[in-house]
Amino acid sequence: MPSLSHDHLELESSSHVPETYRWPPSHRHDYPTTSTANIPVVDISLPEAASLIDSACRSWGVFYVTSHGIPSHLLQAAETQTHRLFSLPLHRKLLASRRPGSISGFGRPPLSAFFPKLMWSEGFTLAGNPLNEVASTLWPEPDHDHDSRSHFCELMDDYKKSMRDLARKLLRLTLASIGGHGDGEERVGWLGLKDQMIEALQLNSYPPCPEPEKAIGMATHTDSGFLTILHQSGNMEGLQVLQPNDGSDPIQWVPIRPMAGALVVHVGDLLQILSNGRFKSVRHRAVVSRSEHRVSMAYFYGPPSDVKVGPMVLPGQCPIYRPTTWPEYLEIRARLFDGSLESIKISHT
Ligand SMILES: C=C1C[C@]23C[C@H]1CC[C@H]2[C@@]12CCC[C@@](C)(C(=O)O1)[C@H]2[C@@H]3C(=O)O
Ligand SMILES: O=C(O)CCC(=O)C(=O)O
Ligand SMILES: [Fe+2]
Repeated sequence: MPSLSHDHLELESSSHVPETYRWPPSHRHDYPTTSTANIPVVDISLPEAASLIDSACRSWGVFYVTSHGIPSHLLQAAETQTHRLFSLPLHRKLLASRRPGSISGFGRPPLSAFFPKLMWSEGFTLAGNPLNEVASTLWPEPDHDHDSRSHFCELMDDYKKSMRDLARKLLRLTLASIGGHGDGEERVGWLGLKDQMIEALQLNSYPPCPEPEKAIGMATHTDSGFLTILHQSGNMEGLQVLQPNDGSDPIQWVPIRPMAGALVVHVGDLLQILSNGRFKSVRHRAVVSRSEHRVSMAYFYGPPSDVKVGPMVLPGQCPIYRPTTWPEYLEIRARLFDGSLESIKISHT
C-alpha cells in the first residue's frame, strides 16, 4: 500500500477538523451571504439567447443555462459514476495520483498551492490522455472490475461529448457580442479547429465535515479557460460566487443553488481576455456541509493549445491584454495566481 503520508486523509472518517484543514477566519464563511441576488437564467432555445448571455457575462460572469439539451439521465449517471470513483479505498485512488507535469489524475488541484491550508475535498482531473489509462489504475482487475472500468469510461466519454457540444454552442453565442460585427466563426479562425479545442473534466467530492464553518471545500478562484460548465449534485448547497462590485460595497457571497434542469456556466479568464474585459471571469468557491456528501463535475473548455488568445476588438479600439496561449497562461497562474490577468494587461501610458 502506498504511503498515505502526503496530506491525504480519510476525510469522511474524521470526527474533527485537523489543524491542517482549519482555515483562518479571513478565508472562512464569515463573510455574509445573500440569497436575494438574482443570478441570470438563460434559456438558450430563445431567439434572444445571445443578448441574455451577453448581459449575464458582463454583470455576473456566471449564469444558469436551461434548454441545454443534455438528458437528465446522463447527468444522473455521470453523478453516480463520480460517487463510485470517490468511494474506492483511498490507497486505490492514490495509485491514480497526478504525476508531476501531468494534468490528469487524482490529487490536489493546482490552486491548492496558493493556500496555507488544505481543502476539504478530493478531486480527480480527466484531460488529454485516454480515459482508459487512468481507469485501469482505479479498476485494475479483469472480470468484475473490468465492467466497472468500461462503464466508467463509456459514461465519462458520453458526458464529455455532450459537454463539448454545449460549450461550443455557448461560446458561439458569446462571440455574437464581442469584437464587433459579423459571424463569430469568420472572425476567429480557431473556432474551426473544432477537434483541437482543449477540454478537461474535474470531478470534485466534498465529504461531510464535522465543523463545516472551519473548513473550505474549494478555495476562492476564477477558472482559466473560456467557459466552465458545472453540474452539481441535486439539492445540496456548496457553490458560492463573489458578487462583482466596484470596491465600495461590502463583499457578498452569493450561493448558486442547484436548479432542477439547469447547469451552471462560469466565465473564465481567457474569455475575459478575448472579450477585452467586457466579460468578467467570476470568483467562486465551494463550502462544505455537516451532513451531506456533495459531488460536482466541472467541464473546462478552452482554445487549442497553440492558439494565442488576444482581445477581439474593432479597428481603432485598444486591446487591454496581450495575447497568450492557455498553456502559457496556466504557467503564469502557477506563478501569480490572482495577479495573472493584471500581469498581462497592456499599459497604454
Ligand atoms: C485545464 C485545467 C483547468 C484547471 C487547470 C487544468 C486542470 C484542472 C483545472 C482546475 C480544477 C479546479 C480549479 C482550478 C483553478 C485548478 O486549480 O485546477 C482549475 C484550473 C483552471 O481553471 O485554471
Ligand atoms: O464544486 C463546485 O461547485 C465548484 C468546483 C469548481 O469551482 C471547480 O472545479 O473549478
Ligand atoms: Fe472553479
